[in-house]
Amino acid sequence: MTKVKICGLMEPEHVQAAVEAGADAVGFVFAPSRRRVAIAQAKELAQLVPDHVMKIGVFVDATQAELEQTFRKVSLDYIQYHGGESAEFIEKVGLPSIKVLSVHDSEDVEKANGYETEYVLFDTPGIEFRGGSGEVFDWSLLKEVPVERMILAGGLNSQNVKEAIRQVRPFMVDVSSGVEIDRRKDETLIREFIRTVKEEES
Ligand SMILES: O=C(O)c1ccccc1N[C@@H]1O[C@H](COP(=O)(O)O)[C@@H](O)[C@H]1O
Repeated sequence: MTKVKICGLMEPEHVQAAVEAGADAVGFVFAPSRRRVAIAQAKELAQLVPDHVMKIGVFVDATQAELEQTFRKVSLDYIQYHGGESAEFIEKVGLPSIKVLSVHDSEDVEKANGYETEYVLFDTPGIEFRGGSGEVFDWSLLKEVPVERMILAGGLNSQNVKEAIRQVRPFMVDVSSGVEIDRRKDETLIREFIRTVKEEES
């Protein structure tokens, strides 16, 4: 069954809605973004998340010290490397990880082979920030990627996620903008997105 991650959470009621609706993962953004959270804020939000739901921290070119400190203080399960981090750097940090590849063309997809991270997340190249643009990329570029490691992001919403799952068959789908109204998370959209993903499987 395809797993679901709700990313860019900033408010307790949105974390609770995601958990209650059956999210498999929640994401907190520590990178430059309008969705950025402070460590203390994320720590409070993380306390609302049960153990079976993965807590993922999104970073862009953070230092090893920043990563280690945030991972520990917030009790994260995974680091999402959303910048230009090298495979050597990620290996040196040594924390459970997801490498993000921004997909312009098939060469970007092939870069996945150079990373020994637990998961590889394919996203649309960022516009204002490194991610969270709400734009879709060409899913057909992912045809050759083994699904076990693959997370699909970029412009997903309740209208297109079933088609995305049918075409790509990812391990997990990841949404941020698609569950927002006026740039703020919306509980109804969060629940609808999770329900839609789960319906696709039943
Ligand atoms: O959400 C952000 O603001 C953000 C900032 C910097 C790096 C990554 C960010 N978000 C990630 O973007 C993707 C997809 O988002 P969307 O659904 O297209 O809005 C997701 O992986 C977020 O973790």
